[in-house]
Amino acid sequence: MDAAAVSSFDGQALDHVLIFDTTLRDGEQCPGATLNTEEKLAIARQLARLGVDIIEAGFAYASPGDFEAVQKVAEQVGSADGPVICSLARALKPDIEAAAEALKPAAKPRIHTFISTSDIHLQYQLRKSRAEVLQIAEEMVAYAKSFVDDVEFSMMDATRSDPEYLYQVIEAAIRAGAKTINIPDTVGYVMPEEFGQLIKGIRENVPNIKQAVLSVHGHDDLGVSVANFLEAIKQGVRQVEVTINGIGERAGNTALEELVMALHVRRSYFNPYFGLPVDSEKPLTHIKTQEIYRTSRLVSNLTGMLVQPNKAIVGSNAFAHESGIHQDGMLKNRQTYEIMDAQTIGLQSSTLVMGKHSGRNAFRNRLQELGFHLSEQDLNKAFIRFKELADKKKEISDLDLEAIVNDETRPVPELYRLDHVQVVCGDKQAPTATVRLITPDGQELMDAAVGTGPVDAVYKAINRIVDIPNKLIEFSVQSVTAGIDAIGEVTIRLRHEERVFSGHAANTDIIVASAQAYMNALNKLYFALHAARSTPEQREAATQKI
Ligand SMILES: CC(=O)SCCNC(=O)CCNC(=O)[C@H](O)C(C)(C)COP(=O)(O)OP(=O)(O)OC[C@H]1O[C@@H](n2cnc3c(N)ncnc32)[C@H](O)[C@@H]1OP(=O)(O)O
Ligand SMILES: CC(C)C(=O)C(=O)O
Repeated sequence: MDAAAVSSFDGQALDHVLIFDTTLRDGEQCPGATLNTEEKLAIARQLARLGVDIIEAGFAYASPGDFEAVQKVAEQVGSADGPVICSLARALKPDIEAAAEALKPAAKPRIHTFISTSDIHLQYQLRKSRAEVLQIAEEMVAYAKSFVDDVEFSMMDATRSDPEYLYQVIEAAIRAGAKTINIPDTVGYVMPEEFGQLIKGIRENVPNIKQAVLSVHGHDDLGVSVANFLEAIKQGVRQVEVTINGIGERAGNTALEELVMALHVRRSYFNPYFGLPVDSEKPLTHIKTQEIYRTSRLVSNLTGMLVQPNKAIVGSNAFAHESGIHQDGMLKNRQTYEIMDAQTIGLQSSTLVMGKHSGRNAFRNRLQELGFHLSEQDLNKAFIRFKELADKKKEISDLDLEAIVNDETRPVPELYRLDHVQVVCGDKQAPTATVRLITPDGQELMDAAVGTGPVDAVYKAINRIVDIPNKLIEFSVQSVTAGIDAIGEVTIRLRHEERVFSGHAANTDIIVASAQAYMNALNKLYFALHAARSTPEQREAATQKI
């Protein structure tokens, strides 16, 4: 940067916040999240689509794998119109050399070098005096600058460091050429107001601070890192170091999606801190928010770090509503219970989850979406069944709703009765079942079959008697009571052509319950076919068939 540019540059006057993504470096420091080069490349490409300004691709000196990953990201994602590609490096020559080498293919390379400044780190970790660290910082920034123009300098454990000492180190780093000064809350210790005051102090006490972009880096040990960053932004910070889904060392790093969406949703609150009119629509970051959800899924899938359902923005419940009062409000006007549109982060829509807290309006709405238009009377009957089932089952699926409506609006007589079921099985025995069914006119029909397991054998034996093609699409057993003598509740669903029929039964013997549930569903299927036939002869023929 030439002298004129230096004197006019004011890193804190930017009208937007630079997003520095460190998912591939600090995010990967999260236990169990190791990524290989191909995976890192896939994430880096998606980060570029997301619109991050800087990708910290790794710590080149740390291992040959990390070196290769930084190099490949630099080569394949670091084009002139793409993001800045960065490598971390301790304030040591070999680290800086490795970073410089790995970053060579990048159009816009950045070396991010760091050293601790807190007394506890100096005394126990580095075993160096303040004066020594001050000198190392200046020398190593200058050394990094001999390789690349874009050098970032961080003071590890800054928030537990003496501010007066920080001012000196920052000034030295800027003097040596650092373009970005990063203030890490390495151990997630600082509180929002304190962090804001620290930033304010730096701006007021470091003579050449305007020659650099002020940046923050945070960890979520006390769950306040997003709040810390927002406070820092209000005090002039214009780069934030974040990770997707907030993954990272210990309790994780500040989550990109939370920080970006806070700035997006509360733009009018933050605009004045950027010198913008309150009602300005100008985005405060370069992030394409519609790519947020896709990026979150990719990172979760590749790192194996699951996103908790209640996680802000990208958790599976973030746009899901279960309680009746909220669902009713949502149906009347989405904004009654939503501060952002699901589509803003790339989801298709928010969801109304049917469960025990749902009310009639949401129930009716969902049934209508499924194509059922019930009378008030049928709706009320179905709603009572729905609430009973919801007390037992956490979430009611569309198939459950379909089954409830079919049961309540089309009551089914027990056309075929299971009279007897017997199973022989064991570790050296092919599971064999014998069943006897009684038809409505009192006939006894008996058959036997071998299956892959006892339930399969029972179903095959029943199918040999009740010859209606169907496909079992769901089978679930739940124990209703506790202990060895628990009642087992079996719920099944079977499909015949386009229609789904459910069966349900409870018994202390789960094989008997399974057989009864199957008969329950088959009776509904038979009845549906039977009712469709218009003449008594056809009805008779259908009965004969079974
Ligand atoms: C807060 C952060 O997230 S910092 C980044 C943390 N990330 C990582 O550590 C991941 C990658 N790290 C590694 O693979 C290894 O730790 C390596 C390759 C960097 C170093 O490995 P080793 O040489 O075996 O050293 P080791 O990790 O045991 O100890 C760290 C050394 O670096 C020194 N050190 C730590 N930070 C710095 C720094 N910023 N600048 C200079 N030296 C430093 C420590 O004092 C210690 O030195 P010592 O061996 O003289 O006591
Ligand atoms: C290297 C720095 C930025 C860091 O990761 C931290 O202090 O947490």
